[in-house]
Amino acid sequence: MDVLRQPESPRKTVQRIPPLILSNPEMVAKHTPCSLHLSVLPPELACQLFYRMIDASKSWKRNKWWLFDRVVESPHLTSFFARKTDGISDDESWQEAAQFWYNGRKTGAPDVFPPEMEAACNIIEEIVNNELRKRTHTYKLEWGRQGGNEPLWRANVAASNCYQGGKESVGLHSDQLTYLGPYPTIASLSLGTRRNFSLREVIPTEEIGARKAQTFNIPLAHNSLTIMHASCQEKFKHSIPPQSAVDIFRPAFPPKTGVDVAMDSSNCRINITFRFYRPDFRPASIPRCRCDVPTILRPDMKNRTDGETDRYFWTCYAGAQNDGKGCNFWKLLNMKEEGRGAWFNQSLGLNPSTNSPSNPTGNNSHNTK
Ligand SMILES: O=C(O)CCC(=O)C(=O)O
Ligand SMILES: [Fe+2]
Repeated sequence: MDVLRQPESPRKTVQRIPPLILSNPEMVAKHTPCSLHLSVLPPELACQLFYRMIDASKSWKRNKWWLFDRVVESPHLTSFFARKTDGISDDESWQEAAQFWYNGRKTGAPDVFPPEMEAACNIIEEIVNNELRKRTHTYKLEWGRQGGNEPLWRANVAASNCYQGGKESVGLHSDQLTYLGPYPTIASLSLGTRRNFSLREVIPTEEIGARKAQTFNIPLAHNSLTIMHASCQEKFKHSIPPQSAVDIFRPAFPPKTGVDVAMDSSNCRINITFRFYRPDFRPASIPRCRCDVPTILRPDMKNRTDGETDRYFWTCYAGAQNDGKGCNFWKLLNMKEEGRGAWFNQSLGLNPSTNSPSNPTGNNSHNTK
């Protein structure tokens, strides 16, 4: 009978690890590549921005895209804003140039930051740059301290989400890096009712038998800022899971006149992710696939190595809109050949380490069609 017995698996059984609630900034910093900052905006500004977004969300949409053979719809409302300038120069053509593709579809002209968002953004930029100053390690591929020791993170776009009630959610994902480039820093502001932000590490293939992923849940209070630091998008996926009930949010200030908050917003959460679209990842420089649609940039999360030689892929995303039909295009990101990062040469002279004459904003060599 022994002959019929299955040979024992050489793999050790790895224990599942229960989720851990990270209830304060110290715990968040200890377990994740994020930092949590509480009560970041003056209380009245936080309330007015909440009302402004609730009012604006009447015209927001649910994203729709093709997944395999069916159309899926995001279980929350979403919108996209571009700042007046790109934060690097005063060039106001940024607004006009900020024509991006999302889910394989060109977005309409984005809205400009409303005044409350602009005021919040100035405060948040300072918090983020202070955090960056504390960091001792800079990844080779991230947008670093170009031209000196001062970190230069600017929020030139913002994506906003509105979750009404506990059922609305966003599934586990890592953010596309198409315009952010490798190792981005993303600053995520929470307003309104508290929700859990869930983070789960993607275990590299070679460690799968050795350890299990752990889920970390961070309760996000009104007026808190979560900074997803460099490597968060490479190592972790994040989500806002559905929950059976939410606390009632009672703002401390009434809305200003002119802002119409007709709907009951006491069970709503507004999220604004402030992002820095890098000058070396501008829309015209993004490779197009055989469908003639800009590709998207994703990290090779399962085979990441040392933060120096990690791989990123440009992949076809046309299928998200085109009945699920794409072209299977994929191409390794090559920062040097594409003239990005240390090889980015621009007239602003922000990057001291570049010598190569390249023009990533030109619409040519990356088009691999
Ligand atoms: O609502 C949040 O905190 C997360 C939103 C998010 O992950 C996204 O917009 O990519
Ligand atoms: Fe995200």
